[in-house]
Amino acid sequence: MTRPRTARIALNRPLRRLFDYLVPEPMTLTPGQRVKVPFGHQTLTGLVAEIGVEPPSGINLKPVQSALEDWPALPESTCKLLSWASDYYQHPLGECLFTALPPALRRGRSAEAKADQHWQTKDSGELPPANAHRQLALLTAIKNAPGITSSELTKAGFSRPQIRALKNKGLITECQDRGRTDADSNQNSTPGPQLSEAQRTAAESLPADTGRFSATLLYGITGSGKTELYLHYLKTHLHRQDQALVLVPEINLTPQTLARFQRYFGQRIAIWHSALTDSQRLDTWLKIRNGEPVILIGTRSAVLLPFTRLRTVIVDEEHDSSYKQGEGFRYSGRDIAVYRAHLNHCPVILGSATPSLESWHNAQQGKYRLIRLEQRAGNARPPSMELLDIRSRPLESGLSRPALSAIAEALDKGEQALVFINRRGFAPVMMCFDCGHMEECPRCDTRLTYHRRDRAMRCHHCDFQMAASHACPACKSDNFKPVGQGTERTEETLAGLFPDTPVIRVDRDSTQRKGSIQGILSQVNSGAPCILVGTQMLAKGHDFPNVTLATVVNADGGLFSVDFRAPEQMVQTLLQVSGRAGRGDKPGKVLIQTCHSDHPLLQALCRGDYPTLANQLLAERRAGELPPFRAMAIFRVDANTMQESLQLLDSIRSLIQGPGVEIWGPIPAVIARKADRHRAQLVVCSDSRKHLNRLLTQTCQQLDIRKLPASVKWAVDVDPQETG
Ligand SMILES: Nc1ncnc2c1ncn2[C@@H]1O[C@H](COP(=O)(O)OP(=O)(O)OP(=O)(O)O)[C@@H](O)[C@H]1O
Ligand SMILES: [Zn+2]
Repeated sequence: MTRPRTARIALNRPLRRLFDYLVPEPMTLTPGQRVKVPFGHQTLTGLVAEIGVEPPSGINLKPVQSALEDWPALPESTCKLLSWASDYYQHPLGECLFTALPPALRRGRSAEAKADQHWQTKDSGELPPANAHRQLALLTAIKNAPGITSSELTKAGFSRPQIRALKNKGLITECQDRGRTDADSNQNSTPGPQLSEAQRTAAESLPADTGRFSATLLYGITGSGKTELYLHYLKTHLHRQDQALVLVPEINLTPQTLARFQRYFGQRIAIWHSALTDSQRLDTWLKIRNGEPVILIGTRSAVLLPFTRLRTVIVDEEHDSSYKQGEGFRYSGRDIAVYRAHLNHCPVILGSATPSLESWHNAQQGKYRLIRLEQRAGNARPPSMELLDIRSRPLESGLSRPALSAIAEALDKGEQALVFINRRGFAPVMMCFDCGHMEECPRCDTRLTYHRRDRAMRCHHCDFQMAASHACPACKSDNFKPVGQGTERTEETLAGLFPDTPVIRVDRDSTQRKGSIQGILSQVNSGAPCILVGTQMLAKGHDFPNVTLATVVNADGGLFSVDFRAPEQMVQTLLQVSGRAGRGDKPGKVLIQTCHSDHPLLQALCRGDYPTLANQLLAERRAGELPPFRAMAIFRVDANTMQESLQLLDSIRSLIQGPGVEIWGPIPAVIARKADRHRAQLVVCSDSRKHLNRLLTQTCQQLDIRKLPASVKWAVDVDPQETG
């Protein structure tokens, strides 16, 4: 008797298991293929994980209903990558695999119908009969507009079967875009500037062999021309048929960078980020899956896409915390990029002016090759940096006299000034100066932020908001006032002090509307004097040649935080902010306001010497036995009561306890109540990543078979970025 043909299917469900089905004759399946399967009373889209497995005996397997394509949506290397990631991050394989599909394909849509194909005519094939008017009209339409898309044609009244008929007759063929074919897709590129001597030396040290794995950390100070180097690298080493991936933290914030890539590579550039429409995503996904020679510029999740000819991976601003997904499948895009390059036998280049301590450590250990680029490109020089101690100085909305006169001076010279403040809104607290009452979020253990523009009190941790009141809600006194600084308040103060200069606020609130960031950036790029006031958003990769002054309103946030990564993040942010000053021909200046001007970290920061800082911070991590010297994971639980959360963590603790691990907690999270959920955590550390991984796998399996109340939610976060 022949063995029944079976397949093990992954479903997009938070379940740490796969499901076995019969494969009916004459269906044949390969791993990575999309199928429809019955599941309970539903029909679900699944992905074939394995075939020919021995099904458990005594169980009546249901048959696979149908295959959605006859080719695997996920090629082998992508499946391998995701099953590695599933194991490493302890996230269910099904959900991991499905993140590599565009939303339309996750829902079981057809991979072909929705793809926007471009068409051109061929001078061959059998002409439609003279009475096939529609087909003839279609043929003319395509002849007149080579590169026209299927959706444009259907909008014009033609049908997809008509298009298919012409294709089958060999009268039309698919092309890349607007009549462009592979051959000329690279032609409309313009050369960039000549590489500087320092850039050339760096370029020569980059891996020349794109057919072999290597990991390089490109430490290049701000404005050193790393982007130019990536462009040069791809131009020199990427073959015409190759695919490349360039990961960036946020695409919308740096349209200039994207424009530079497009100027160099024209049609070869494709983009990937969360704001694309479903059909744009499907379109790009198909290009990648079909092995078209794209250079994909994308955010975090781009690293999971089904590349088939990947030959170079670049991770720009590799230190950026947005590479780590904070919920669900909590992966690090940067770390997966390195593993992906390893699987695909190609180089990965991690670039930053402020590398993560993990990458810096790997470079120190010789795991990554280190390339240093320590001169600014063009005529630019590194900015001068100065600490301004603001203890017992009079402040105007947080800004000291010397800072204000430096701003005035820059504007007088026709230059631009930037003011960094890491809080949006008007003020972080509303307080009654009679009774001391402070307005708190009813759902979180936090204070409400006052947003003056729309007279609202908002919680920055949940979606709670209410109208701001003029009087204290507790004692009715009208001595109820905003305390502390946010971007809105600083904007308002500066607008009052410099009435003739535009003050431009850049934060999540001011850039919410689509396209508003583009408007802001083009105003700054016009070069006319202005003051930019903003949050982290201002620190990210912008190239504003006329900004000569950067002022940091308060640098002290990261000095005394409970999160062990806070000092690293503070140093990175401050150096990145500083890096926006003096990128053009004029010298730049940075003023950092602090109450701790004698703090060694801030003093080292002022010397602008990141390698020394990184080494110091690493020494502290080593002494504290913290990552990257040990592997770390955090179990996070939230429930309706703190007691439930702590109870579950206690039992996780007893599951995982044993030799080779150190456990801290359980303890309530820094914000113990968020959106009415009570949150606590348990930190697990080990010298051996393998050992930790094994323990986590066992623990997760045990937790899965427990009957937990539905209101108690747990998750494990491997290599956590936030530990508060
Ligand atoms: N060889 C060169 N000659 C002249 N100008 C250059 C050269 N290389 C780069 N530049 C210019 O220098 C500026 C900074 O370059 P780029 O944005 O690539 O720096 P970066 O290292 O990526 O900066 P950051 O890390 O601060 O974002 C840009 O305006 C770029 O056009
Ligand atoms: Zn809240």
